[in-house]
Amino acid sequence: MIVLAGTIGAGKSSLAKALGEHLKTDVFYEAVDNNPVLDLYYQDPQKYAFLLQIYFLNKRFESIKMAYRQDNNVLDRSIFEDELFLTLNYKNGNVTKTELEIYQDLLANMLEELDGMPKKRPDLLVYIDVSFETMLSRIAQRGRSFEQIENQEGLKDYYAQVHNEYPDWYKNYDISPKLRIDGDSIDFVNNPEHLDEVLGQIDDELKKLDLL
Ligand SMILES: Nc1ncnc2c1ncn2[C@@H]1O[C@H](COP(=O)(O)OP(=O)(O)O)[C@@H](O)[C@H]1O
Ligand SMILES: Nc1nc2c(ncn2[C@H]2C[C@H](O)[C@@H](COP(=O)(O)O)O2)c(=O)[nH]1
Repeated sequence: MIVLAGTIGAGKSSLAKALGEHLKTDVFYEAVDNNPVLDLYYQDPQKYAFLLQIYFLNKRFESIKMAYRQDNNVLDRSIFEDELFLTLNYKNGNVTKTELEIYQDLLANMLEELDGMPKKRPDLLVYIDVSFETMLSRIAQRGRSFEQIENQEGLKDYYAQVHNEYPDWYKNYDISPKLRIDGDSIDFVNNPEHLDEVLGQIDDELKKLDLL
């Protein structure tokens, strides 16, 4: 099981799709397209931050349960990143201390459940590292209206906060082996040679782990 990690717009879904095709495995995507809370969150983070966290946590757990039962698959964003968003929303006053504690309890409880599953943790976490400028240009390029910085005051600052949290998050991540991909200089979306290079890096890592 491979999980993709990285800031918003880093390229997780794109690489997850390519990896799924390359390894001929299922891909479990993040619950974005039919998410009934995501656009509401961007309109009013204070009102919807907690509900959005619960929504994502529930959906991610659903995917993980299916994914952990199979031998091979790719997951678009790890459950281990959820707390990054939660604590940021707490710092920004969008989540109360009580909500933070209830969520952390629930998350710990859910993570404990994973310990009882055939596969307890990912085999490899692939972190796509991008600069803040790249993050902004990819969000703009993808074009989801509620994510556009022109549409909402303060959104660029929030993106900067999310972006700033990632280096330490990745440094401290120790649940599974991990691999960093340079998402700035490698265009695995439009350049087939770059895609081969990234897939080669991941294959090499899987071979080192005796998984390929
Ligand atoms: N390495 C890359 N080079 C060029 N464009 C990319 C790259 N990664 C992603 N993109 C583009 O950036 C946008 C966001 O990518 P996406 O895969 O949705 O990111 P994420 O799932 O991390 O939010 C999409 O329009 C995608 O085509
Ligand atoms: N507040 C939170 N927002 C989240 C969380 N997980 C994802 N998201 C948002 C960020 C993007 O707008 C969108 C999809 O994420 P991508 O990184 O795939 O673009 O959902 C979360 O836990 N909290």
